[in-house]
Amino acid sequence: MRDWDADVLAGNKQGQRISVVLPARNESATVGTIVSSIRTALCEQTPLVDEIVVIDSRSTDNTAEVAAQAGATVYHQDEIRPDLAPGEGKGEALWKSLFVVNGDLLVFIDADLVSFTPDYVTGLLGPLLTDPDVVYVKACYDRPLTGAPGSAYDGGRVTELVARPLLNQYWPQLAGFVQPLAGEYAGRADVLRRLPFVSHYGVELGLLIDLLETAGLDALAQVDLGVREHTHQSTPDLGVMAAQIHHTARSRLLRSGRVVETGEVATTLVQYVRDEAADGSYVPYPRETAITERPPVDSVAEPVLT
Ligand SMILES: O=c1ccn([C@@H]2O[C@H](COP(=O)(O)OP(=O)(O)O)[C@@H](O)[C@H]2O)c(=O)[nH]1
Ligand SMILES: O=C(O)[C@@H](COP(=O)(O)O)O[C@H]1O[C@H](CO)[C@@H](O)[C@H](O)[C@H]1O
Repeated sequence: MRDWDADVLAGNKQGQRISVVLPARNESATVGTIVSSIRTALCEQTPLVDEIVVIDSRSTDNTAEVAAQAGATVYHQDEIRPDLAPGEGKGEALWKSLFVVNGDLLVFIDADLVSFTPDYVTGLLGPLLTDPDVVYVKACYDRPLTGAPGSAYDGGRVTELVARPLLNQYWPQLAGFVQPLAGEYAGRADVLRRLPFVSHYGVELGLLIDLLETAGLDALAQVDLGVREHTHQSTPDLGVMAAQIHHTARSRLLRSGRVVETGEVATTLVQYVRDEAADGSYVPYPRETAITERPPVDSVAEPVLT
């Protein structure tokens, strides 16, 4: 990312507007620092970024207030296109962002990062502002799970245990992406508006596979952002994410005809917890893992004004 100088990139915008989008659900502890860092470095000091948008994804904390105070334009996920039935999860937040952003180039940054620097944004924009054939840029980085030495590759648990094996088995052309599930990526808005968005945590895998099939591998780039640290979910919660990744991969295999539907696939994931009310015995803890898919934004009819 040190190859891309913000002032040089700002001089290379060629009239293109740039939006940074942060999907945020209960990220009040981190979203303000990220937004302020982008605003100061890449809006005020260097006029590279034109808008910073935070999609408040049904937060129950004061994420929206913190983000607005830091200078972001905040939208509540369900208040965007309320005429449409509400959707779920991170994929919904990102899909809804496409209805409100003004950028020709979009940069997506998770709002739970604790190691963010503005270089993440310039690194992701570099290929888009210097190579017209590139339509999508994915971050790669070390992902330490803890601060412990040597843990650089312990993070990205669903990536290492689910997404990378699936991609190598079924989409080996994508095996070169070091972090296929990275939440930091950038793309051309007109391309992203023509893609479906998978709900929940299937969104990144769905976009990567769909971009391979529609834009081709040569239109996809990857930039090394060094290290990425973020707040981590629990292993059981990542079990739900893993199931959503499996469902997403299966949906793409079915769509391409490489797999045929031979029967129902369950979407309930039964996990187990000890329940002190049951003398400490294990009790089942069913989790819903179904995914849905939003159509390309460009195919969605304008709202009917009443
Ligand atoms: O329903 C959701 C779930 C997640 N997120 C955001 O998406 C990003 C990545 O989610 P999370 O941190 O839960 O995933 P992880 O990085 O742990 O895999 C974060 O900014 C979340 O606040 C969101 O906007 N809506
Ligand atoms: O890469 C992964 O395995 C998961 C979990 O990461 P950690 O094991 O908590 O470091 O994190 C990513 O996956 C999500 C699903 O694609 C993305 O939405 C997140 O942005 C990304 O952090």
